[in-house]
Amino acid sequence: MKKYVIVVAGGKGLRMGGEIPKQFIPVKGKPVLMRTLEAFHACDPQIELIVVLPVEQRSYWEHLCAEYGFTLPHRIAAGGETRFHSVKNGLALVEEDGFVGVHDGVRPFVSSQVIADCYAKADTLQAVVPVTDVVETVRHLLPEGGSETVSRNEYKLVQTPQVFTVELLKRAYAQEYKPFFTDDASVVEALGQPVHLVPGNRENIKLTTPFDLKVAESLIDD
Ligand SMILES: Nc1ccn([C@@H]2O[C@H](COP(=O)(O)OP(=O)(O)OP(=O)(O)O)[C@@H](O)[C@H]2O)c(=O)n1
Ligand SMILES: C[C@](O)(CO)[C@H](O)COP(=O)(O)O
Repeated sequence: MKKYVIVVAGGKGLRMGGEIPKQFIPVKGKPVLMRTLEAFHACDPQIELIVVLPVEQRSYWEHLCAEYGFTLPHRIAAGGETRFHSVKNGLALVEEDGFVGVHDGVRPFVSSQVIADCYAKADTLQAVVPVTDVVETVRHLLPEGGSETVSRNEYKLVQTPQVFTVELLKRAYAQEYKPFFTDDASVVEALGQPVHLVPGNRENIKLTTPFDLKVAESLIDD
């Protein structure tokens, strides 16, 4: 069966700050987005790569590919106003039935095992999401003020790639945008479809703030 991944890199990286969006920042000498695409290709060269980029940075990306000699084949879709709209634009390039993963361009440390596991399980489960345990105590902020400890065993931290059958994800993204659609699972769930959790890998962090870039540098062996 055909496999696609939509790698969303259409954001502005406001929490990271800096002159260029975080997906283009070099980590140990190579832009984050290239590392992310290589992780999928290394796991399975048959996965078709679709990259969503801000319209205004498309030529910059082409310049980076030439500069770094990056030759992995990929198609490009235009970034949208929110992550939801970016995924939707990427999904428009998915023509065949099969499986489609959606992955944050700023999660370069996803393991091959997690990628393979998510696609393999989507065959029977249709909607698969990698998660990790919460390792700190969690407090819930009460509407009337104050806060309370909640049972961390009842929560998981959600990663990507989130993998679905093409048919299901296209049906989900035909819905109108809602602000609580913070990932693809929440969009699929709004159809009333169950989502299945599989173990993620703890290194698969989303590079969000300058601190994460320091962690990223330390995760790459010289
Ligand atoms: N309109 C958007 C917003 C986000 N993303 C992508 O979704 C992923 C996760 O989003 P996030 O970490 O929030 O990235 P940004 O939106 O770029 O960051 P910020 O919220 O700090 O501006 C990133 O790879 C980002 O490029 C996207 O493709 N299109
Ligand atoms: C999709 C995601 O990475 C799952 O943890 C996350 O929801 C993206 O959140 P953001 O609001 O785009 O940072």
